[in-house]
Amino acid sequence: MHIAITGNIGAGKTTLAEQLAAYYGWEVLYEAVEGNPYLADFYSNMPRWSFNLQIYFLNSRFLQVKRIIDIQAANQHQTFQSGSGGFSLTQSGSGSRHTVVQDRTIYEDAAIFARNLYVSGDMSERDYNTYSQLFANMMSLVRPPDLMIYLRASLPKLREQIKKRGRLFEQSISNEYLGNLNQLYEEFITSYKLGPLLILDVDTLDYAKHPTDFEYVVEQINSRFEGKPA
Ligand SMILES: Nc1ncnc2c1ncn2[C@@H]1O[C@H](COP(=O)(O)OP(=O)(O)OP(=O)(O)O)[C@@H](O)[C@H]1O
Repeated sequence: MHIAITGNIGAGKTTLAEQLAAYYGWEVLYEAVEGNPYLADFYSNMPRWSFNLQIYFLNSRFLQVKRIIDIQAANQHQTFQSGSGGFSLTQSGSGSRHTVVQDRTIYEDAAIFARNLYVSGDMSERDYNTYSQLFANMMSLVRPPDLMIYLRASLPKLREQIKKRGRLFEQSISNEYLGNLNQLYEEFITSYKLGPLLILDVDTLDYAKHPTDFEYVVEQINSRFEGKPA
């Protein structure tokens, strides 16, 4: 199974992915931040580094796509062998099939980040076309997640979390950049029809601090899988 978490910079994807992984016993597929050779340069000069960074992220996300394909193939093989089929979402350890939770999806790289850079003039048309063609080729192998979880956050909330996290290179992110991304996220979610979607308002939910908020998230996730063959 493949669960994906989508949302703007600082929305809290990594935290939620880790909490869910600990609760359900899932594997987390992280975004490549540590050791990313372009990210800091990108934030100080977007036109110069936009293409390099997008290719870097696209490639790292494609590695995740391949990992997900391998896991799904292994799960299918197991289903075939056991003859029972299906999967049930239970607490850590009792589900025998492998589930991954992905911290941001390949869709967002193209539909939100690369698109925003092109529209705002920080990526040239020829670079954007090359990027889009590469993305389209990769898409033939991409399967949508079994559940997409969107973390919706207001600009002040995102700013607060970016500040709290304290990554130096992210402190220069402008409100305009964050706001444009938020608008594209809303468009992306409004038109998302590839599978089940769960929207969480992280302005009001604090699953890291309040166990009852985390319980609410778990209930919401479990309810999306009710009726699935066990
Ligand atoms: N395709 C992309 N183009 C530009 N920047 C990207 C892209 N993908 C990720 N990033 C940036 O890389 C960094 C990723 O950091 P991280 O994995 O902590 O995620 P985040 O978006 O801040 O999420 P969260 O706080 O919700 O966990 C952020 O600065 C993020 O915006």
